[in-house]
Amino acid sequence: MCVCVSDFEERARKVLPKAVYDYYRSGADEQRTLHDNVEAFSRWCLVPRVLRDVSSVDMSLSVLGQKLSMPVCVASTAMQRMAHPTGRWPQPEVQYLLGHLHHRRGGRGRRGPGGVLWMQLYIYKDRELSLSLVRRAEQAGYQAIFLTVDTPYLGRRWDDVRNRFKLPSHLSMSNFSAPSLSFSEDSYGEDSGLSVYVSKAIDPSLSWEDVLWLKAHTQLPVILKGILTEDARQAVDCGVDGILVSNHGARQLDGVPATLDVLSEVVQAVAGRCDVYLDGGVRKGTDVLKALALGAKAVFIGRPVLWGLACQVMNHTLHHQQMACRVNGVRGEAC
Ligand SMILES: Cc1cc2nc3c(=O)[nH]c(=O)nc-3n(C[C@H](O)[C@H](O)[C@H](O)COP(=O)(O)O)c2cc1C
Ligand SMILES: CCCCCCC(=O)C(=O)O
Repeated sequence: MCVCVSDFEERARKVLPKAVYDYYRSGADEQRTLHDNVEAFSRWCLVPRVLRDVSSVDMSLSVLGQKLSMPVCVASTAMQRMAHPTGRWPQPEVQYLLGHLHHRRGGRGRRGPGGVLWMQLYIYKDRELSLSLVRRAEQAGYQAIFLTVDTPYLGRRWDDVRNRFKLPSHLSMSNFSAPSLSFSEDSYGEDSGLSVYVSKAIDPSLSWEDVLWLKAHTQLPVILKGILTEDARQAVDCGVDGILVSNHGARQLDGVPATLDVLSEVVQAVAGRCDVYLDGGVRKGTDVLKALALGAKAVFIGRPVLWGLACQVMNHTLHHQQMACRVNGVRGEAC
């Protein structure tokens, strides 16, 4: 029986092909920050008050003009369909930050009863491509854009290099049609295919001017994802509508602080001028409480959702056998 996130992770490890599990799990380099993101929550204690009537608890709140049932949202994680054939979380009330690298077109958003649709965006060397994604998000009724600012290059994830990680051959990045950006080609030599793809596609010259450029090109609220320092002040000066304190699940720079450890500093720098959210290492309800107590308005969770997706595939064996064949580039009868 699975009772906590690590139980789900262990089950997911057993059913997923190794290269897929490794891609989801990994942090950058020695993964010190990966462990610290989780550990940081143990360094803070809760000091509970008693004799408060908790017979009825309403966790709902308003975020970016949307009513959420609870202050917990799903972070954008690329390539969820390696874990589940639909890559969809079945609970309609879950508030979902849809990565634009999802295998399905951004145009078909998944709107829960709360109507929440937010899109995570990378800025490409090809600005028209980035703008076309923004336009598609606007037309599809998305209500906010989370611009990821911590990925000028992909972090070095040792297992992905060892596994020569690439997208399974039957999946494609449906948001892109440009052949020069195809991902599942076989030209990556000894490196992680994703890392090569990112250096081809993503613009490492991204700067504060580009935040202003994006703000000038959309009416949607813009939230910066990947802020860990007093950069937050400059972000607010650029007119952003929110800050997601994140180190990308420790997948980018190893050796940066755990997100919980820098949350207060960011909250102070922002001084109430926009919302502050947090992700990284949130694994249980008390972690959410601690982040909220330190000033986050809501939190996002990444890997736990992938483990859940992998575990809730009804026919694990067939789906994951097929995935193993495809990740390994083999098209046997089982595929
Ligand atoms: C497999 C995987 C893929 C990810 N893909 C993206 C992505 O495409 N864009 C992005 O901004 N963040 C991405 N992230 C980072 C998450 O949005 C989030 O910051 C992180 O997972 C939170 O940490 P947690 O996994 O400890 O909850 C990814 C994370 C994982 C684990
Ligand atoms: C343009 C491709 C970006 C893929 C990035 C996926 C990602 O963020 C990850 O952590 O993995």
